[in-house]
Amino acid sequence: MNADAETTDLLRVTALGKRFGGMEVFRDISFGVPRGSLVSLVGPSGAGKTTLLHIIAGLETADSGTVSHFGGEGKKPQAILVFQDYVLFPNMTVFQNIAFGLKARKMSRDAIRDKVMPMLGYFHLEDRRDAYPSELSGGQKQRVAIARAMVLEPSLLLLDEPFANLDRNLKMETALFIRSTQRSFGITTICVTHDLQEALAMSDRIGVMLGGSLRQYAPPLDVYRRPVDMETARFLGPVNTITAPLARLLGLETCRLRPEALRLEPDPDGPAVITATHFAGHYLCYTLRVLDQDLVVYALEPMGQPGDRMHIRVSNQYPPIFSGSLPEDSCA
Ligand SMILES: Nc1ncnc2c1ncn2[C@@H]1O[C@H](COP(=O)(O)OP(=O)(O)OP(=O)(O)O)[C@@H](O)[C@H]1O
Repeated sequence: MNADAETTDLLRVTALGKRFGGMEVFRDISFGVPRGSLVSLVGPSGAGKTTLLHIIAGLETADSGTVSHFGGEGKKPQAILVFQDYVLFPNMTVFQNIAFGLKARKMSRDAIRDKVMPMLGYFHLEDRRDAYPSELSGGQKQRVAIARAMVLEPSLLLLDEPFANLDRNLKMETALFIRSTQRSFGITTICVTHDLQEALAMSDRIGVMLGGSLRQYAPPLDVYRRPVDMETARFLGPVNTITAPLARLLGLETCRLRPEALRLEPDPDGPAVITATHFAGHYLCYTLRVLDQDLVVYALEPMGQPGDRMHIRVSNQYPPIFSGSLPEDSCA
């Protein structure tokens, strides 16, 4: 960690390790969270994301290492954790839920109103102010939970799986809302999530937790386009391995490419055959067989059906994620 980080980081995690009984969850985790930034921790189930968030929140203790927090003034809390299942008070209205922490601080009724009303507006909850949690949609509950935390102006907001209970079509909308809220309020935020697309869209930095360590910690585009190893690359999305015969066919060096680096052109004499296709919403995903290898290619327009032959072009807009001699990795 350099001297600059000391002044810009709100939180610093150093050499953190955690075991539960005989099982090591993670070891030697170090990273800094710059003030005002949004960091997402991603990784497969069981990687230790929630455990790490709980240690940062002070709900769990680490076995080794330190968590240093350089924020929080006066009565403002240092960190607030918003739980995955929101934990709203069922017998309180939306207004009362958001006001709860302010009331606990013995703020006057008028001062509470002055703080809560703008929150209701910002979080699009004005017309639900007198509703009880059981009357709210998942997205509304989520917004109440975040508003209840933000109204206390914590120096650090911790979000545990904020998209877990939301419908697929609400996830990205919520991610972009969290991003704009976090920016408007300038609150440093750490989010733990399974939802990669949302994490990539909203974060300044992504931390990839794999195999008990923090494998990579970098801006989203860097993690996606310049992953540190194949396991990280594959965790972020499909990877095409361009071996020597295929490289000759495509006019490339041996390398690994993301699907978006390849383009399809229907061609009855083309070397590739579509073996599978699925509709992924805003794009189509094709699997092709060429020279005894499988390739994954995305397309915005329908290109063909299984059995159709294709010509494959390489887009120079997307440089390989690895080039030259292929790193050790048997799976294509
Ligand atoms: N209190 C506990 N006692 C014992 N083991 C625990 C405890 N909490 C978590 N674990 C174990 O620690 C490991 C990491 O759990 P954790 O919930 O942090 O992972 P995660 O990455 O957040 O997973 P998920 O994405 O599924 O929520 C898991 O194997 C889990 O079973």
